[in-house]
Amino acid sequence: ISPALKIKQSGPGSGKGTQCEKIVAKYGYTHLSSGDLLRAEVASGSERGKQLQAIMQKGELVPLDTVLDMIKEAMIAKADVSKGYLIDGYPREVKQGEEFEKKIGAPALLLYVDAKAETMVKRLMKRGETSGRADDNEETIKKRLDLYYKATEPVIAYYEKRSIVRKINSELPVEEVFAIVEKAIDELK
Ligand SMILES: Nc1ncnc2c1ncn2[C@H]1C[C@H](O)[C@@H](COP(=O)(O)OP(=O)(O)OP(=O)(O)O)O1
Ligand SMILES: Nc1ncnc2c1ncn2[C@H]1C[C@H](O)[C@@H](COP(=O)(O)O)O1
Ligand SMILES: [Mg+2]
Repeated sequence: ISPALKIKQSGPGSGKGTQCEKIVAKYGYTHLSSGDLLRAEVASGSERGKQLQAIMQKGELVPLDTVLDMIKEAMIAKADVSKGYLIDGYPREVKQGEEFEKKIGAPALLLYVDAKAETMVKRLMKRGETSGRADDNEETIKKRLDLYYKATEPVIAYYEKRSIVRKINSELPVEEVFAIVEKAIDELK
């Protein structure tokens, strides 16, 4: 498996998925969102999906092994055709980053898509009007944000030591955010 180009798990609603779509359109990377993989399992109606749904609805993290196995399987499935991987929503805690490196490899870049808590809440509440996501509601958004600041933000410091973190101001309009993202990716080449 070639090194993964990761988008860091910035806060919920910061705009990771939005920027990933644009990165895929321009650079052709394989986008793997841990949240999307988990929601696909929920949609399958499996017993495991039912357990995952209950965890996600509470705004909690699913067990590390479950999510890492899913990402690894999805990477292997695309290994022949992938130009590089764009991983969205992982790692969400330092331990996840450590295990990723043991089982898969080291990332080349971490895009830290940064927005204020107030902005993230507003975006998620608006998205919740149409998304159908069980976790786009006030109560779960609050829990996801609390968990983000407690468990996920320390991941940035873990990777900053290696100078692979690029902080992206996601308060700006989508196209302006993408211009910063492009610069960070192009500097890699
Ligand atoms: N720069 C932006 N300006 C205004 N709205 C934005 C911007 N980026 C994204 N949005 C909108 C699109 C969505 O309706 C909402 C959340 O964006 P999205 O890309 O889905 O976030 P995300 O992938 O980080 O959230 P999650 O962690 O919940 O999956 O905000
Ligand atoms: N990397 C992950 N570890 C644990 N749980 C995860 C991970 N990625 C997604 N999840 C669960 C918990 C999240 O609240 C939901 C939605 O993810 P999102 O990236 O916001 O779509 O899934
Ligand atoms: Mg997303």
